[in-house]
Amino acid sequence: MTKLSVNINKLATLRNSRGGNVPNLITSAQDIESFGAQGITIHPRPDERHIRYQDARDLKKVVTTEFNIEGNPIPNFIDLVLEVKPTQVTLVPDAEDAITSNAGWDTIKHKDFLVDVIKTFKASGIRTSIFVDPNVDMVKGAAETGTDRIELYTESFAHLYDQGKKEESILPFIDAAKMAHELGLGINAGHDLSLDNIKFFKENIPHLLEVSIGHALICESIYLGIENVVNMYLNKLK
Ligand SMILES: CC(=O)[C@@H](O)[C@H](O)COP(=O)(O)O
Ligand SMILES: NCC(=O)COP(=O)(O)O
Repeated sequence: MTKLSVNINKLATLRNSRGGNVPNLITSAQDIESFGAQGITIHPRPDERHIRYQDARDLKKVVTTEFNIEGNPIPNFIDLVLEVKPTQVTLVPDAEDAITSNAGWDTIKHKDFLVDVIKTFKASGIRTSIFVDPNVDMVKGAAETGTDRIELYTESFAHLYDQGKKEESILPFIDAAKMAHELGLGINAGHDLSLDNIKFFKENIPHLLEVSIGHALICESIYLGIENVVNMYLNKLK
């Protein structure tokens, strides 16, 4: 079974747009868990445009499933994660001004840095994951950092799948996933996964432990309702 971790960044975007506390992230996360999601993901960015650092602290008190915090390990982020102690930290090399995550780590170039950061988080009992493109060399580099898992950056898959190029979309991910498994790494995936593409991805990627889905899931929920949508994903991930 592949776990569904719901990324609630977009709920925070909506909340922040009015300055109040609607929707309430705490009750939303609790509801999403009660609908069957097996995890909650947040990605606080340095400008706190959606998730605020305080949200991470508040959510930690109520999330009873797997809590995943994603982000670029700048000093403030490292301190936050060590304080909050989520189940998992996912390291993402995102530039501050990027609209969203737009690349995986170069795990060869940044190996020494990643080794240090991974060691710090693991010493605190936090599971680690490194966001990577579907590239076997980057997967091998990730294994050398000591990380527990990788998260495959699925934007290229989603884009090609959308254009009807199914085989082209999935082949690099199959190779990357096989390599990761051979090297003993757990496999997560995320970015632009949706109700349209998730079943094909899941069926083709062996040993997929977890997907984190936010943007599409919240957009789909506008039409279909979030409880319904969470259950639609769970059915496709069986
Ligand atoms: C790591 C990743 O793939 C992102 O999808 C991310 O967590 C979403 O971030 P935004 O909501 O800021 O686009
Ligand atoms: N790690 C990916 C994530 O949390 C959600 O990405 P998206 O579904 O918002 O593109």
